[in-house]
Amino acid sequence: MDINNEQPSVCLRQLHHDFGSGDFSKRVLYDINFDLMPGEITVMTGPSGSGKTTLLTLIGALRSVQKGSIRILGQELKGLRHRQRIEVRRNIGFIFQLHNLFDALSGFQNVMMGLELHAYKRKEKHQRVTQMLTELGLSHRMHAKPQAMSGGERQRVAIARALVSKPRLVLADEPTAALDQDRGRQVMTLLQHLAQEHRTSVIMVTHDQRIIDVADRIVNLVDGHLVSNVAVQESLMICEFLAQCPVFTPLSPNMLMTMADRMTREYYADGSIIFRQGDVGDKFYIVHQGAVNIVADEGTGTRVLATRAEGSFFGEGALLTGNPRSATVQAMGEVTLYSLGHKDFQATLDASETFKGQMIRIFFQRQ
Ligand SMILES: Nc1ncnc2c1ncn2[C@@H]1O[C@H](COP(=O)(O)OP(=O)(O)OP(=O)(O)O)[C@@H](O)[C@H]1O
Repeated sequence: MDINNEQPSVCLRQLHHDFGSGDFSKRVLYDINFDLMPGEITVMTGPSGSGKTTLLTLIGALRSVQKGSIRILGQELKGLRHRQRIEVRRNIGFIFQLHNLFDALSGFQNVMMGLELHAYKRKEKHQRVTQMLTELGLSHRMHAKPQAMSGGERQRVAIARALVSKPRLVLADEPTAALDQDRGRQVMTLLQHLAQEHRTSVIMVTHDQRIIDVADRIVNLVDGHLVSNVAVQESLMICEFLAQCPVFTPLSPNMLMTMADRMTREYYADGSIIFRQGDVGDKFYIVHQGAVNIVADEGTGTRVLATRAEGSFFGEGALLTGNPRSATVQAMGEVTLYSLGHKDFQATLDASETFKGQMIRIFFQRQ
């Protein structure tokens, strides 16, 4: 499998959600956009009432999409009928706080329910259920009924039931809430294993710091707005890269990390235009790999003003002056850039007078 060509498992675009109607209508999600790749573990954080559960239930096809788009495993959810949404849910493992275990069934039988709609042979189903319960430390409780189990045991049975079919997407709401340190770690190991071996994507709401530590991506919701979306490994890599660029030496490690968290990686094919002369300036760029040409149209023809290679930056002029772009920037060969939005660039300037002074000095030297 070519992992680089994988499509996102979850793709949210301009998603809004309201509860109630007419005068009683209340918007709880505003313009949510994000992609989740196969094998990625995403943690969703945010204050109580910020919309985390609503978003999780929308992604899980448990509610209908009102405005915007949600694609799950290649399937658009907007406009699906109730029955079609049930189909989508078959590929999703749900770990929600209400365990909904069947009291009349044993732990083993409850987990077996997770394979009910799957076409495995009886023997294989048996093996999978046994293995899953064993991995979660429940081999001795397989035949107990939920009522005879502790809260943590019931939670682990619910987790086993959600994961036994090795779903391609897992949605979890505080999955380790009732578990002690070791059991919480066991659940996380299992999820990491699924993510690595089966490319399962996981989205979980949690405040548990131990889980946040293993996240590949952390998204933060506040009052229904997605206020940050950080790919943890990526942002560490960006931070290391920034630390090697001389222009950023005035920034403290904390400032560098904040800046890295807010940067996005962008790829450009040979010859593609990154921005054009006359455009409104919206981003600042650092060249990560490759090089770009800065080309000005001087009326009588175009002229290459400069080339910016790895570690160098461009796009600061329009942001510093508020004027339109003074030149066009074009990729020479394949290029990877890190970009920072106008507001975040401004925040970085405001955070360090030395950095700001240096940026302004370089900008004038380049004129
Ligand atoms: N069925 C509903 N009808 C009307 N309003 C709702 C409904 N469900 C949730 N809300 C409101 O939507 C907002 C978001 O709720 P949601 O449960 O998604 O937040 P949350 O971030 O998951 O909170 P918590 O961390 O407390 O579980 C809240 O203001 C809540 O009161």
